[in-house]
Amino acid sequence: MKEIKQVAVIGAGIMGHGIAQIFAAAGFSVRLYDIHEHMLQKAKEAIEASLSLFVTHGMISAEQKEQALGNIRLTISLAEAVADADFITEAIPEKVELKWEIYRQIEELAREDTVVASNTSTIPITQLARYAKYPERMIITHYFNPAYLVPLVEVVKHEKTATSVVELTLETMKRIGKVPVLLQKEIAGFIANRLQAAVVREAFHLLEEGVAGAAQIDAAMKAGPGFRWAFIGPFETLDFGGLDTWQSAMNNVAPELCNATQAPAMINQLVERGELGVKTGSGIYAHTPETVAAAIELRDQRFLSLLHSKQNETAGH
Ligand SMILES: NC(=O)C1=CN([C@@H]2O[C@H](COP(=O)(O)OP(=O)(O)OC[C@H]3O[C@@H](n4cnc5c(N)ncnc54)[C@H](O)[C@@H]3O)[C@@H](O)[C@H]2O)C=CC1
Ligand SMILES: O=C(O)[C@@H](O)C(=O)[C@H](O)[C@@H](O)CO
Repeated sequence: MKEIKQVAVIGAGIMGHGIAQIFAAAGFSVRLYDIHEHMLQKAKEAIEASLSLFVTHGMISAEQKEQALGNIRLTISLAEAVADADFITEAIPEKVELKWEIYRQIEELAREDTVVASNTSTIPITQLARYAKYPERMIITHYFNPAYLVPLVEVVKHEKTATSVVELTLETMKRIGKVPVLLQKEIAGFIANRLQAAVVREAFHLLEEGVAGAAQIDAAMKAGPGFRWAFIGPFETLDFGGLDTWQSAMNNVAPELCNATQAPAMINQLVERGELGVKTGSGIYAHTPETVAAAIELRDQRFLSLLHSKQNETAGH
């Protein structure tokens, strides 16, 4: 199996900076590319802050933090990013046309045996690879936000993905300390985002119906299902709860569930107003740079504690 030494991450935003951090902390040589210089600087600051938190929590040493930072080279040159790359992770916006265009540019600049992995949230790999000159090297590695902490990476192949690429990708995900789950069949939204989208759709329905406010709905999730789901999944939950009870519950509530087939109106209104969440300072909740920084640090501290509890957990157990 080919050894991966040099990786490129395309897109230094919410996800790309975290993916770059993971590879760098695992000892890979990383080229982090973005079309905007200011995003690269923002990414550098976020990576430094996150690695400092890892040092504070004893996850890594101060020397390992410096080694990780030294493994990352920021660039606004796609050629420099991908020319010698063994493995490329694309993390640009969720617009398929943008992704097709960057894959076309990569085909002109990278080796044809370089793995190209997309961090897409929902787009089927067959659609992503539609115009690919080398479809056999294309795969999805779907990380979860924040990528540098959440263990899961969904791996999605298409019928032309080379078996060697699948095997290399799974091995690489384990080398960077992630928990890869390989889908046996591609489907829009894969596993986790289909589950999340069902929950998100119902959460907005409850909000729009005036059943509870956003903070209360978040609290109910965090103190209830979310508390459990960190350690037992939906099927384990049913076995613990009793399938007879769950049969009644599902028959009682299923007819009432929201069956909307598009993004909730509130999301559309917020996006139209440019209120995208922490990216822009306001979204469902109001944020300031100070509250965002504090909230991310608190979130990551709690995730690190959770990660300690989940150490050595593997997919399916
Ligand atoms: N935000 C999230 O919670 C998650 C997002 N994803 C997926 O990851 C991908 C990236 O999402 P985010 O990081 O949230 O987006 P983002 O908007 O935070 O970052 C995207 C970055 O890509 C850069 N960019 C745009 N066009 C580019 C191009 N042609 N070449 C290079 N860089 C370019 C932008 O300057 C920006 O820095 C999307 O496919 C998204 O669906 C996956 C898991 C979680
Ligand atoms: O929750 C996550 O981190 C991922 O499932 C995602 O892809 C994001 O939620 C977002 O892109 C919506 O799909």
